Amino acid sequence: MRKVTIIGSGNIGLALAKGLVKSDEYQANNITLTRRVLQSLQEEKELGFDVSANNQEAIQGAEVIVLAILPQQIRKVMEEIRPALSPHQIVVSVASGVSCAHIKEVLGLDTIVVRAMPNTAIAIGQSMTCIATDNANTEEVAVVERLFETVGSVVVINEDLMTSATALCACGIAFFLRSIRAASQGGVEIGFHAHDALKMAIQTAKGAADLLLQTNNHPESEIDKVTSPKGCTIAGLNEMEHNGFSSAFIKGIKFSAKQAGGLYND
Ligand SMILES: NC(=O)C1=CN([C@@H]2O[C@H](COP(=O)(O)OP(=O)(O)OC[C@H]3O[C@@H](n4cnc5c(N)ncnc54)[C@H](O)[C@@H]3O)[C@@H](O)[C@H]2O)C=CC1
Ligand SMILES: O=C(O)[C@@H]1CCC=N1
Repeated sequence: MRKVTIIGSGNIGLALAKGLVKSDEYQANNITLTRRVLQSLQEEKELGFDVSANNQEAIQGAEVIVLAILPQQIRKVMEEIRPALSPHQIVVSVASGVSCAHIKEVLGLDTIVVRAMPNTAIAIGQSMTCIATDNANTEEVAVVERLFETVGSVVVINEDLMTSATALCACGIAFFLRSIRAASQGGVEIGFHAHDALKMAIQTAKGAADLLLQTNNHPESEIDKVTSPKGCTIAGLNEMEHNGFSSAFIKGIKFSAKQAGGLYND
């Protein structure tokens, strides 16, 4: 079984670890998780993960090393692991705004580097993950593609689109979650108890996403089927647009993309 080390067991590192095990393609004992304070990984240790506070030891024997560290902390961690890296190991960074060139500048120009941008639905095998590289060969990219395909969908993109992918997919899941919350709040105002309103909003959002996934139709063609002439749907949609719904969403994604590019302190 392939061995994976995840350096940085915070939100996305742990979500990845859980998703990999849930997929049945990986066993917990083939995944090493690191964190500065080992006690914080007690629960993961009990689940069978190999846990460590020593990043250099943790990467020994790993085929893939995932850097799930904040952009502001990643340079220090890379400097720490550099002496322990083996040439064949694939370094996958999920850090926002940290380029392959930045990583190779610290780890060495020959290091095999692939950037990945998943989202938190990776914990349940439903991530949209974008991957990019400037030096990994086809086989090495395929290893990373397979890893992330066990926990969702993967698109290989040019590295210059990574910050855009961050905004649309990684931050994007929060934008859709907020829209579900807003829908449920509207539901409460029109008469439902909060937990019923939330359940209704969640299933309606899931239905909308599945409809597009399964039919390959454009959202507007599905919207046209809902909007009866002079009906209540077009009235609601237009009221939302008069209040800037699409514009707010687009502006939010553009602003996130701008922020995502500037998180790494050289
Ligand atoms: N949270 C998300 O949905 C996504 C985050 N990312 C990227 O993933 C990275 C991590 O983000 P989060 O998980 O949200 O942050 P986080 O703060 O939850 O996780 C970072 C983890 O790294 C650990 N850490 C710090 N220094 C360490 C060291 N020297 N050795 C071992 N562990 C150390 C911290 O204890 C923490 O648990 C960021 O670069 C972010 O841009 C990418 C995609 C999605
Ligand atoms: O908010 C952030 O900076 C990270 C990167 C993408 C999702 N979470």
